[in-house]
Amino acid sequence: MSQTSPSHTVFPPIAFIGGGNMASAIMGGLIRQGVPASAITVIEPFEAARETLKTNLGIDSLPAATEALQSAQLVVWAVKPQSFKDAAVPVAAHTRNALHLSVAAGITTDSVAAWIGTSRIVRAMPNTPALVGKGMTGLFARPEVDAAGKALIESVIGSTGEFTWVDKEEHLDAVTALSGSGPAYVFLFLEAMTQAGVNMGLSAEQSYKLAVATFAGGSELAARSSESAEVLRQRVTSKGGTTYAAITHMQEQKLPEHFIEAMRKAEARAKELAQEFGR
Ligand SMILES: NC(=O)C1=CN([C@@H]2O[C@H](COP(=O)(O)OP(=O)(O)OC[C@H]3O[C@@H](n4cnc5c(N)ncnc54)[C@H](OP(=O)(O)O)[C@@H]3O)[C@@H](O)[C@H]2O)C=CC1
Ligand SMILES: O=C(O)[C@@H]1CCC=N1
Repeated sequence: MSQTSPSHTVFPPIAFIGGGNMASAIMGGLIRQGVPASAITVIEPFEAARETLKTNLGIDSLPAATEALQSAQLVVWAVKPQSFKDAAVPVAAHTRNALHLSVAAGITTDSVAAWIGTSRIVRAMPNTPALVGKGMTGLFARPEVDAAGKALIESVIGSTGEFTWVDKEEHLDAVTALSGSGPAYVFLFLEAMTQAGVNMGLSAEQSYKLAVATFAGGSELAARSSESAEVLRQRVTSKGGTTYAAITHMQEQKLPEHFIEAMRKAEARAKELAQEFGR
């Protein structure tokens, strides 16, 4: 199931713990939906990050947890996995009646529940295209989250793009390896394709433009087509032609196998983060 949110949602007061990259992407989505900056409370100790929030989104943030958090009906946790436990200590006492949404990679909802003293938790794995409303987020809800809570989460996350619910929490580690980290794989391919274009005599600017448009066009074609990626690939690959030469080399070098193995490493790292920084 993949959806976006209805546009008529009324959002309650929302607090963010951590105001970095991912928090900013979600706050940007909320503001695009018409949520006033004054309805968002942010706890962010890093002064430069607070200034960025003010400049980019018009949001005032606080350097440390205060009673202001008590008005929040939804608390979004967007701190690094290694900071989560410490960040929870001053926040927990103010937010036990709120619904909680964690975007931290690897950290299980069992750990979060132990730290914040409530089990009304949804765990999410978004990605940075949320910054431009093209995010993809995996969601998992604990049984204590009711339909209204899930609907609120869908509205918040839907403001950043698409989402899909998973039934098993462990599947969020796979989502992390795929779409959470995935934009970085796309950017790595863009870098390599751009470099290849430059090596063949194109300007860096033109080469990058060609590579970005090719990713966007290929993704759009796949999204709109009823045919599989394999069939779409075969349509580009004329027997004995240029694509055949490139794809044959990639397959001989076991590029797909290496890619699949790399994503396994990402999934394994998510599980390690749970061990290292969970309760
Ligand atoms: N970036 C991505 O593509 C994705 C990230 N995530 C997850 O999102 C979370 C945040 O990542 P990201 O936004 O990239 O990280 P950032 O470092 O950009 O943001 C985290 C922010 O939290 C602040 N912080 C640290 N300690 C506290 C505290 N005690 N209270 C409040 N804020 C605190 C940090 O400040 P300081 O710098 O001073 O420590 C930092 O500004 C991570 O758990 C990550 O796994 C999930 C999906 C994708
Ligand atoms: O690299 C990370 O750990 C985070 C989670 C997914 C994307 N960035």
